[in-house]
Amino acid sequence: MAEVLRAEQIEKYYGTKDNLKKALDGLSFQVEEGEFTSIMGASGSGKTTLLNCISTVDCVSAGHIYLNTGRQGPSGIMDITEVEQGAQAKFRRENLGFVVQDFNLLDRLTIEENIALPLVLLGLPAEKVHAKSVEMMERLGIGEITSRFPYQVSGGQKQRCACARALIKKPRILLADEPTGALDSRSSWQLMGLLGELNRELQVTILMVTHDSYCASFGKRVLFLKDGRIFNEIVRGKKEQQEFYEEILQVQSFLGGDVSC
Ligand SMILES: Nc1ncnc2c1ncn2[C@@H]1O[C@H](COP(=O)(O)OP(=O)(O)OP(=O)(O)O)[C@@H](O)[C@H]1O
Repeated sequence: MAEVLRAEQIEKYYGTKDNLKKALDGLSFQVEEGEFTSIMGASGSGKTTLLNCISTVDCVSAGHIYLNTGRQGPSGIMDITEVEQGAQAKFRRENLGFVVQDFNLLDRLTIEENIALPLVLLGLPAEKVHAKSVEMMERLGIGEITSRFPYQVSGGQKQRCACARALIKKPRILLADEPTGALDSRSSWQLMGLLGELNRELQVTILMVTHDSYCASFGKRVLFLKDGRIFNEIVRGKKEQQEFYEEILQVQSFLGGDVSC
């Protein structure tokens, strides 16, 4: 398997000299193509900071994060920490997909228009945009609600729309930050089932921050953060989901903090 993402000794400090907070403390890990990795840890352990550094929303204080863009030539492996400020939006558009807790859909656009937006921004012709959007909406089970507006659909459908929008341009990695945070339990399990399916069937590489152990058990690996470091890492391997879930709970009991079950 090819490596998609590699973080090497990343550090992140906030604040000033007299009041310095180390949010990431020499963190290193890699994500292989087709992996579904969850990041867990108590509040303040550095999960959001890590995702922000990967997505160029924030910058590291030290260390490097490499992304294998899948392209040939000099832009094949990019050091995310060195993408110039003016080039960050383009970098994100071309390489990353995002799913966040509050969906981030545009209220004035229909479900189909929201999903099509990344392709429109990439300048694809209208017929191609439509065909790809329809295919993606069918795949994600929202083919019936294409012409509705976000306020006319359920939370679960909104999050499916956000997933479709994130995946339509085939990002190298899907970054999900608490994707089930605003959903009820049933919609959460449905969304996680969908992400698991997309990972298995379309080999979508997923890096997801979650507080929820059961959500994490849908993935293949969990990294546990504590005080900005990797405290533990467990892999599902051939285990049943229930067994993996119990293993996650067990690690959490060592971690303490406010990680929910
Ligand atoms: N902009 C900032 N300025 C100062 N300190 C910050 C800033 N952002 C985060 N921190 C601190 O860095 C540490 C890591 O925060 P981070 O938000 O990454 O944790 P988290 O694991 O995502 O927490 P949560 O689960 O509550 O979202 C915390 O101690 C936090 O207070």
